[in-house]
Amino acid sequence: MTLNLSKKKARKWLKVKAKLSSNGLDISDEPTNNLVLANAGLGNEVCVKVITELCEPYGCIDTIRSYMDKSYALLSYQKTDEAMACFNKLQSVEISKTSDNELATLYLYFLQTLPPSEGAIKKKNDFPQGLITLENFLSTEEEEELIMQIEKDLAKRSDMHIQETLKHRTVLHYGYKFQYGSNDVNSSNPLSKKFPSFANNILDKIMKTGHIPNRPDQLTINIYNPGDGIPHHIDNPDAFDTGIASISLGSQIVMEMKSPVGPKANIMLKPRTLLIFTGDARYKWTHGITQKKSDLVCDERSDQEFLVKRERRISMTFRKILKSTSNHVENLGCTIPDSQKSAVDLEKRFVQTVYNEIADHFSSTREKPWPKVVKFLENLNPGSVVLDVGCGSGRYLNCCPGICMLGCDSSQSLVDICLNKNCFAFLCDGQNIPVRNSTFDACICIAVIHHYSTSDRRHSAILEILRVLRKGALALIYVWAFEQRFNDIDSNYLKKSHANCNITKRNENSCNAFAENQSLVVHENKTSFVQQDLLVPWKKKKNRHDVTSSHNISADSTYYRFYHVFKQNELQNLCQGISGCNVIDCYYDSGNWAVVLQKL
Ligand SMILES: O=C(O)CCC(=O)C(=O)O
Ligand SMILES: [Fe+2]
Repeated sequence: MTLNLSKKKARKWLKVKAKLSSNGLDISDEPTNNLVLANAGLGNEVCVKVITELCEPYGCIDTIRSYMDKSYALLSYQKTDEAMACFNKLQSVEISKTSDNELATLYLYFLQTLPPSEGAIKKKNDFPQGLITLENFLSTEEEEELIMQIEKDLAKRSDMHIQETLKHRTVLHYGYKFQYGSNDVNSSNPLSKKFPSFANNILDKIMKTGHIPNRPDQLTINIYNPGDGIPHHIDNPDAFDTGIASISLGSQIVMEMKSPVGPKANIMLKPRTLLIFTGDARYKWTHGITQKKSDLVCDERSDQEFLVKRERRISMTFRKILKSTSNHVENLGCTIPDSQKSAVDLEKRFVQTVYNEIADHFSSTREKPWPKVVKFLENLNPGSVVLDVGCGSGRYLNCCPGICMLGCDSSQSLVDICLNKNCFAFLCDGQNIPVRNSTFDACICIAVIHHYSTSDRRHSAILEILRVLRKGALALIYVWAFEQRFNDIDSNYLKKSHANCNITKRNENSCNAFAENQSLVVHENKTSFVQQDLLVPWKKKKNRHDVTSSHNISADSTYYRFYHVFKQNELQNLCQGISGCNVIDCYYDSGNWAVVLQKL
């Protein structure tokens, strides 16, 4: 078998071969009657009709298999000679894709045996119980009017909605902002205005169908350009009521639905269709739209399948938020603690347990030591014995060779990570460090004190650090700052916000809105703080690539960590109120307040 290809293409051919083999295809170096046609699958937007016409001249085709979620197609001739002729003639030819003027380069390989046909396009379409589709729910005039109004809102900035540019679509939120970080809405924070009249009118019409029990108060409009999509998900059952209604405008699109026990359904959403999710379709099946520029559509009369190009599509999803189980953690029985016992319970649930759960992921994001902390350590006398209180995954434990560092933390999983790095570390409660008085030449305590949920406990945590320090020794303490914008500069935490929101960073003075409310709210990541005591979501991604699908299903878990974010001077005042130490420095460092204390 010889390949007549340029050096560059031969290299590419080999690369693709390796990829196909790693995907489990049994590629053969000897000719067989089976071929893999790389880049010629439905997943690469190449029609079965195109490959049939290309391959027919070389012999009698037995089988063609193409898959919506794979970029290759498989083809069997009756004879090996026929496959060889095709292999030689079509190697590296350009074939046309369905999308405008796009070409794909075909690479061919022999295949030992065709894999079992499971997963190839199945005509049979399972249909989820509880899914209601009402075609032609809108007239074309109503559709045009809605598109016009939505495009107007997209072009203008208004306090009625929030606009976000996500990776694979643009969204507008009305009523309440849907928070992608926590997969939730903050029911205590509605947008200032209710729905615009175009949304209310259409909602009136939806309510008349009788399929939605409670009138929705949250609307998310998704704008998809060709190639955009939405990952598989179930709309958060804790945040939204049953009876979610979604109207399709503009282009047709295929929505995929998957049951947890296997069956899948491809729902062809024609423009002007109203889709209502109830029952299993609402609570058991996931729905999503694959990022593609075309969809495979079956013509029911001829039973023929063909690819249809996508155009710009807009959907309006109306949901009723569940106030009783919203992310106001009051509803999880969680308020700002009023006793030592409730504080300990809260920290156990929203600090220790969470760090145990997220330890590995946390550790992978906390490798780089902060320069000013390193500088503090480097300025200590060589040979100093230093305790890192709340050492986490130990990023400071071996960053400074001239000193001897020990770490302690209240999370066993984090301590284990330190031990695996051959660092000294032990498990303990920061309120009760099992070390004699006056032991250490210095202490650091970085991003720890803000996890104590009462000012008494923050105070006693500092006393405990001072207790284990020898006279004259220094402690460096960092806490998260309420002020994430300081001296007109946004902290990195705010800068990391990708969302292009109209109301991006909330006014820091708005924290008073919560002053009398003792319940804890979930903070929206990458935004300014609105309250000093809050729960900050930590999203642990479990991204697994689903082999039967062309996109990642992200089974994310959200964990909540308690924080008390410190206002300017608060840490300093707390320390100055402690006799037996001097505050010798205090400063702001990238979204944190820091103090240097000296034990007297
Ligand atoms: O675009 C659609 O039809 C679906 C949107 C959706 O699933 C959602 O916003 O949760
Ligand atoms: Fe959804």
